[in-house]
Amino acid sequence: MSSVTVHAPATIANLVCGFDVLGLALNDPYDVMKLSISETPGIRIQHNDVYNLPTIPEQNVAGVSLLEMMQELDSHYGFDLVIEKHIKPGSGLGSSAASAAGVVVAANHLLGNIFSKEDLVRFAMAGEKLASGVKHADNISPGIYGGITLIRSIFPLDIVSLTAPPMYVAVVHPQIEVKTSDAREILRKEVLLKDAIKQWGNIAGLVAGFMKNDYGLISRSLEDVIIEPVRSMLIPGFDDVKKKSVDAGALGGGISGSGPSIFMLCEEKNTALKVEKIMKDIYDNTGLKYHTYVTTINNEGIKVEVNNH
Ligand SMILES: Nc1ncnc2c1ncn2[C@@H]1O[C@H](COP(=O)(O)OP(=O)(O)OP(=O)(O)O)[C@@H](O)[C@H]1O
Ligand SMILES: N[C@@H](CCO)C(=O)O
Repeated sequence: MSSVTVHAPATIANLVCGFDVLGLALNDPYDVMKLSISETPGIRIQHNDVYNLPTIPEQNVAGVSLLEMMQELDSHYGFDLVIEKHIKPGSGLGSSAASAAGVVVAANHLLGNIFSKEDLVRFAMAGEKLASGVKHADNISPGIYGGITLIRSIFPLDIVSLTAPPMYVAVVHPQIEVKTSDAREILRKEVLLKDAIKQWGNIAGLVAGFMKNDYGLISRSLEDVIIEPVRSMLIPGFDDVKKKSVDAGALGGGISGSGPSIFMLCEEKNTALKVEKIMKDIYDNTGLKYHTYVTTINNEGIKVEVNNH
């Protein structure tokens, strides 16, 4: 039986102004998944973690993504999957996307890389639909392509890999659960033209800032006038973290995905460490449990290791 082990990274969707269209992959944390291919048909899932997630394939985002891929295979293979989750579900750090993207990358490897990266995103979006009610690719794509990606369109898929200057990312994950489906439900369905103009100026500015290695432009563009004012109300300490981090020299930041995690981009490691301290001080005062990370952008994406038996 052949098997591979993948490291599926956490991802930050939206990158403040780019709701559903921008995302980046992180070096830490990541899930570890072992996938084996066998001649016994069906998908068998085991979770070696504390999150009590469903193991029935149709109820697990990894199972659903793999089933989507299997519909396009002629042969009737079976798969055994063991998931060791380190990215807490409902964290805003792309926990569901790590499972959805990780499993299709692993399966593709075992099948001889017959599918393109774009195909893999298409399969993994079925997992995101299960988790959040809609197909979105802003967490999945950076996992599969690595680095920072722009989803110009979902139907049809048009994914653009962006380059960016080196940056450090400070993240705080307050231990409250915000389900993506709930965080989408509370959003207004219509946008004022004046807000839309500000928002698309910022998205264009952020993409240009990444591509031109222009930290000043990145910093000025990290502003969200549409989603953040609504969702930030679900996150205790949000305004304080953001203001004090920017005062300490962070380029800017905001809600990671649909929250509750908050991230800050920094040019220097020292600044990211200062921001982490600010995050800790603020959450120590709230009495909430939390976890922090200081990490960098993962340009490689999901890492595949072949297991030798
Ligand atoms: N393998 C899996 N990994 C993670 N979540 C799963 C998995 N299978 C099913 N789920 C369900 O998906 C939901 C978690 O997805 P959700 O999108 O809310 O969180 P997230 O991925 O951490 O957040 P975000 O997408 O904002 O970064 C939970 O309801 C969880 O039970
Ligand atoms: N773009 C999605 C990401 C969720 O992980 C949202 O913000 O709802």
